[in-house]
Amino acid sequence: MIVAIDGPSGTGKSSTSKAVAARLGLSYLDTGAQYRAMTWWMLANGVDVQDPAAVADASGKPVVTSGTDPLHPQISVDGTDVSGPIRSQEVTAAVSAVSAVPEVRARMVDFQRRTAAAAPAGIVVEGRDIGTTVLPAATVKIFLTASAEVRAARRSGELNGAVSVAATREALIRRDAADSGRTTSPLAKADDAVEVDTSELTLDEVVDRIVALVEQRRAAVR
Ligand SMILES: Nc1ncnc2c1ncn2[C@@H]1O[C@H](COP(=O)(O)OP(=O)(O)OP(=O)(O)O)[C@@H](O)[C@H]1O
Ligand SMILES: Nc1ccn([C@@H]2O[C@H](COP(=O)(O)O)[C@@H](O)[C@H]2O)c(=O)n1
Repeated sequence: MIVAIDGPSGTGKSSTSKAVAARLGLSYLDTGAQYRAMTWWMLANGVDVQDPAAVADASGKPVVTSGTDPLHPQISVDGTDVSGPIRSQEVTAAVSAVSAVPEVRARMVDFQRRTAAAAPAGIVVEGRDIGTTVLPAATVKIFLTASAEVRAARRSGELNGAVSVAATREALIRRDAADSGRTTSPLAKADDAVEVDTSELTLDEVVDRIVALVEQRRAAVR
């Protein structure tokens, strides 16, 4: 059972994927955290993230490791837990440049496929290109969306309004444009993905909907 959950920034992929995996007894992989971890390492080691050749050259150096327990997601680089630092504004602003580099993607995609293949009961994998490129044979594919206004309000709320809704909205739109516009496996909905607009749904409603889709698919293949 492989569940691919893709979508633009802030649509609820992480919250939803963790909850779906926990409800169904599946493993969980946050591929965005992996690109963030690679970006964190580049910034910490003085690599110019706007120079694709420099990023490509350095991309084999850090060892990025992800946990797959949805109740205790973990991400580390060279053995150091980076789950806090990868959420910084600096990393968020730089991650799209790093994730657009084909050598970075090749390493990550290989790791993501091996992780999915090793999951004992199945896995929920979230990202931007899981249904289209990483795991095109996924059992269930979901593409989450939500209006930019709703996404910005949710993100700004997380930061207790420290960054305005308008600035958050602009940053989300900029990141989505970069992720959709890159040449190698851009953010895109797979033709056979089910689109779920989360703008007017609670998290529980989104999770219920996806769990029901997975259970329907399970029943159909039995
Ligand atoms: N259906 C929902 N209703 C209300 N709030 C939600 C819903 N889904 C997620 N949220 C909230 O929206 C915010 C963004 O959610 P989350 O981090 O899961 O999104 P994401 O798509 O993984 O974001 P990113 O791509 O930036 O990593 C969080 O504060 C989360 O609690
Ligand atoms: N499959 C993926 C997942 C993520 N990215 C890039 O990582 C950035 C951070 O993702 P979050 O989900 O943690 O916000 C994202 O903006 C993409 O640049 C990717 O390319 N492919």
